[in-house]
Amino acid sequence: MVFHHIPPQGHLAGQGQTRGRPGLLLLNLGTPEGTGYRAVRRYLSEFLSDRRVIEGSPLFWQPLLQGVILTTRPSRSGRAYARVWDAERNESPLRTYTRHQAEKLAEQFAADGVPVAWGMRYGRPSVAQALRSLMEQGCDRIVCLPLYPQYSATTTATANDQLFRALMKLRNQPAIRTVPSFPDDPDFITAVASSIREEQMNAEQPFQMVVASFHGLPQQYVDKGDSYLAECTRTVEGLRATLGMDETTLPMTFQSRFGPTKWLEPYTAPFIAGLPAKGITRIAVVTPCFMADCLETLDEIGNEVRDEFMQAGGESFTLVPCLNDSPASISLLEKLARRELLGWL
Ligand SMILES: C=CC1=C(C)c2cc3[nH]c(cc4nc(cc5[nH]c(cc1n2)c(C)c5CCC(=O)O)C(CCC(=O)O)=C4C)c(C)c3C=C
Ligand SMILES: [Fe+2]
Ligand SMILES: [Fe+2]
Repeated sequence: MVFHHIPPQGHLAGQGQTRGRPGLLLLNLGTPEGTGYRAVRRYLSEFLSDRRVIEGSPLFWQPLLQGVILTTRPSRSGRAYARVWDAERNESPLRTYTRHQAEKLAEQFAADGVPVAWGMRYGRPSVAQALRSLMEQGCDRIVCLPLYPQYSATTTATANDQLFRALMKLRNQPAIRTVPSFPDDPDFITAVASSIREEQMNAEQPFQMVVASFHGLPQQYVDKGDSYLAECTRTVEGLRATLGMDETTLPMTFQSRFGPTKWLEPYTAPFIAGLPAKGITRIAVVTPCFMADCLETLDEIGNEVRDEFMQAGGESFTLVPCLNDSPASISLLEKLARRELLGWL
């Protein structure tokens, strides 16, 4: 008779203690699979059915969403996605950058034997798929890193929720550590400040103003206690201190308003379109709430807001790229992950 003894994967035998194998899980928002009506509708339907994102009663919201909103919005959003789509890879920039971040982090962690996976809160690869791939590699300790510098229940919390939702289906759960948001982490602030300085060095004339545009949020969510606004403020104050700027030279604005309710103000688009009338015609825009360039930076700011500014009399408009998969970005993410891996490596 032959006994097959299969040691549990990732456990170091013969060391007097059992140590699990850690894995790193990057989570991002998600993006449609294509720019056509159906793909964008599927994505928006999942996104806008998330009760962390739309807090109102589904009895009222779902008929509105499934009716008028998902009839009209997917075509408009699809056209916007088409303007930034990577035809060769057939994917959106958000997916490309998130994958590259995971691949480069995997290189950094190869010597530690820590695999890296990436998952999307909405769409694919799903959080459950990403978790499964880590567990198949023997990971029973997971560090989960939501790729949002500033916390919001609509982003960070729902990403973590989705991981725990996947865990609900498992008999044997891995141990989990979630990485906290990092709005004024010195390496984050330095990296964003350096990216602004670099754009300034490449520009022909000095920027009269650098607008820090953050994704908006309904004012009501902040009133109910979402710490997003406080965290955005910490980011912008860190940038001002590092760059020697103030509220007039580095103002904070909010973009991507959705629906008729009051969102955080001032709104980016009218704020920037109003600048030439005040004599401010050479600006840069930085978007420090996004770790990767996406529809909201490349199209909303890089196309729509830029066009409005130039039509209003602007002379030069520079969109500062997000940290993406730059060396500073990867070393920041590595540091954040290693801090939570302490004791697990
Ligand atoms: C409707 C409510 C929304 C809230 C609240 C919200 C918060 C929020 N979103 C991001 C980051 C991203 N959002 C992106 C796209 C996007 N956001 C909303 C709506 C809300 N976001 C919609 C409907 C869309 C889809 C595009 C559209 O139809 O306009 C993206 C880009 C995704 C991509 O594929 O490129 C990101 C990133 C943050 C940080 C945030 C919290 C304040
Ligand atoms: Fe959004
Ligand atoms: Fe938008």
